[in-house]
Amino acid sequence: MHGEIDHILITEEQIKLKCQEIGKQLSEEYDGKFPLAIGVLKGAMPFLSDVIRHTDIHLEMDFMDVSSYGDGTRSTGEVKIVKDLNTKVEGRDLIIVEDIIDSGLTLSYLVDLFKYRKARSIKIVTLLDKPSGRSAAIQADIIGFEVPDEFVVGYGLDYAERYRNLPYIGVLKPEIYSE
Ligand SMILES: O=P(O)(O)OC[C@H]1O[C@H](OP(=O)(O)OP(=O)(O)O)[C@H](O)[C@@H]1O
Ligand code: HPA
Repeated sequence: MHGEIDHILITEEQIKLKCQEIGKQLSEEYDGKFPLAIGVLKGAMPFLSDVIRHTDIHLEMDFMDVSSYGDGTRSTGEVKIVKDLNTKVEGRDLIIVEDIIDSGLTLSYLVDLFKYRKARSIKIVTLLDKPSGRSAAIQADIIGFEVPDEFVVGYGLDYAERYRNLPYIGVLKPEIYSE
């Protein structure tokens, strides 16, 4: 699998340090509160699990599974809820945890949904931001790293469901994307 990577953009060590930093920041911002951290499956799973272990606050966790990329490298434009939350968000302070904001369609859909469901506050935390891909006006409150206009994989991010288990963020060799 590692042989299919063209180059690494963000190393395992850089991710580890960033998770510590973000966990500390969330602990300060939510001190004395009981936020609901929402992991957006499947991609955000490793990031959420690493960040929360660097927090020192009480928080609740839930997951929403949404999908819009299928097996390709471009958003279909249609955000499908594969699994909804089990928790009511009305009156809650939400921390939406994402692996990447690219077109912004997934997050703008979720933010609208959670506003409609009367969340008290909504904070967006994303490991990666790809501003060049944006078609919906959405911005994260906390961003780990900005990435260039390339389809990235690893640490939760997939291409056709593969590579989520890489410990770093990288770009595949061009021949893999076209296979
Ligand atoms: O800003 P956008 O263009 O909407 O892209 C971001 C979303 O795309 C990916 O999810 P995907 O739909 O591929 O599902 P997955 O997390 O299960 O891979 C990623 O995990 C984000 O949720
Ligand atoms: O660059 C990306 N890689 C993997 N999944 C994604 N979903 C949106 N953008 C990306």
